[in-house]
Amino acid sequence: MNKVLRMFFAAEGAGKWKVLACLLLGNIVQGIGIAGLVPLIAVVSESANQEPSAAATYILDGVRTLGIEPNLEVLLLIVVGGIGAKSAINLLAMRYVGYTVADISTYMRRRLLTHLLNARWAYLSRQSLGRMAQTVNGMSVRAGQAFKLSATMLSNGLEATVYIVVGFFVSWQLSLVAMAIGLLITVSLSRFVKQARKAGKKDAGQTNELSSLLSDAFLGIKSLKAMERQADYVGLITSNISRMRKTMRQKVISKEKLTNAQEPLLVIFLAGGFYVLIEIFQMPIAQLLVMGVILQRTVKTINKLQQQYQQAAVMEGSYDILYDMVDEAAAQAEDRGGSKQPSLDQGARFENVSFAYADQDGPVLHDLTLEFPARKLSVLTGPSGAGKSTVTDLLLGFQQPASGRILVDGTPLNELDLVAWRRMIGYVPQDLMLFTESILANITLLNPHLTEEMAIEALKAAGAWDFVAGLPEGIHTQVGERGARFSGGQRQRISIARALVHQPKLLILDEVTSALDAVTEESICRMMKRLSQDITIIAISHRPSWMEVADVVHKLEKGRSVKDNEGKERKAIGEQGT
Ligand SMILES: Nc1ncnc2c1ncn2[C@@H]1O[C@H](COP(=O)(O)OP(=O)(O)OP(=O)(O)O)[C@@H](O)[C@H]1O
Repeated sequence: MNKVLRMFFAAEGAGKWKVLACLLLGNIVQGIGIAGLVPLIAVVSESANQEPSAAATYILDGVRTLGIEPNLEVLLLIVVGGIGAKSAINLLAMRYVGYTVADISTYMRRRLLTHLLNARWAYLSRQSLGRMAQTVNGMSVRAGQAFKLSATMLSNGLEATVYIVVGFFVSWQLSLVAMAIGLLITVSLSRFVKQARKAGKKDAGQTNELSSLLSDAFLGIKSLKAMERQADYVGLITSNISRMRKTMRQKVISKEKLTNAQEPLLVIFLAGGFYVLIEIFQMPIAQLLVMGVILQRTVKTINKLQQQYQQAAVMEGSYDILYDMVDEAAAQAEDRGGSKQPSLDQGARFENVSFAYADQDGPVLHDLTLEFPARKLSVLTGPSGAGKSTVTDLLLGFQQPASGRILVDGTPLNELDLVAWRRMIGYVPQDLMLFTESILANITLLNPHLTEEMAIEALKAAGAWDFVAGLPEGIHTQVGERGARFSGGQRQRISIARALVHQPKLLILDEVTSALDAVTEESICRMMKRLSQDITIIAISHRPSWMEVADVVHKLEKGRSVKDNEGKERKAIGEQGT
């Protein structure tokens, strides 16, 4: 069975059963309406001086037992009433479909997002932003649409079955011809469904690829515009766009081929069918008149079904991408560590730690031994690419050492409850990022336990309160697209406030003052020094202001710990006498 059709039964909740019940009821009512055509044949046959069929006589007698005289008006009323009621019930079914579509899209979005956010950092950091956004949003919507399509297909499938059953009841020859015609058209045109499936798969893949390229471009739009190199970038993605155009054409053409080939084939096969019914089965013309209606509706419904099947085949590509990503992200679920509750009273220690990234030739860290004493300010310094951010990633539990151990208060990091450990951490990354929200929301992330007063305290501690208080809307000011309303330094200070608001025990700052002037940097350094009486701070920097306030300086070069230039690798415990 087509994956999209399976979607109907895979949907969570009671919605699908309500839809199915309505569809069944609607089609039974329609069946009664269509069955009304059968005695109609008898009435027509009588006027043509022909014997009514056994089935017609049976139904006519049945109607008479209800005390109703089955004249032309009554029979027409049954036909119109049955078909009309089916439409009303169908509308109700489609209402439930609408609810379920919204539920499925929401559910898929949440499910994928949860799996992605809970995946290992090593996996997540390799994913394309555009691809993830497109899949969480666009593909999840398509999953909902797929449900709608599957419900419509089911409805048409039931309708075709009703026609065939009613037709069979009247004349098995008619049903046979209808089924044969439906089958012949379906088989003759099945290659267009295959073409559409192929194009749909390509289209979904290319859309995701383009989303990924576009999100990169929009992130770097300023530098492209500054150098007037947008045209170069358009050239870079032109081949992708051209390939998409080709795929779109294939999609449209295969759809049109199917739709337009169905009509002539229908006429040809119907003519053949009538020929068989008249010449071989000797069906009287009067009977054929009404039978023709059933025959034509049956085959038309089968045609519609095939068109929808083709649409479903196109959708399969998006469906595959969505489910592959859900499965992949679920398989990459992060190990949440051990059960020991973390503390940070003595400090963290790297003991002969070596580490290599999966796609790198050699190790990035070599036999590294480092101490980060509690309630001290440690600075990690060294040239670009030396491995400083990798050290903090290991401490965050984002990566695991190839050899050696990381100890927190003497307990190996992998035995600690990682969730509890990270809740103790405030982290400000190098490539910081504000959300397109208010300053307050950027700091509290709308966590109900974090109040506005706590956010103001954090802003004060981060040296940002003066400029925030001076804004007309203060802490409620919108930061603009990814913080575009503020300078790099202001963004850095808001990010520091975000890291401080939940009162962390360990604060990790990765080059956080790189965009600040010397005066502001010094004031932040002094503030961090003060904070380090209560919080363990690890700052990555090579700026003198940080060296001034540091209790410990660890210098890294090519993944190894070295003495800094003046040979003053400070040992906090020794120097501070603690
Ligand atoms: N996700 C990754 N996958 C593969 N290699 C990586 C990854 N992240 C970093 N590296 C490599 O690891 C080495 C150390 O990188 P790291 O970011 O830790 O250095 P750094 O000292 O923080 O540099 P910088 O000061 O420039 O930020 C570099 O050679 C880098 O190419």
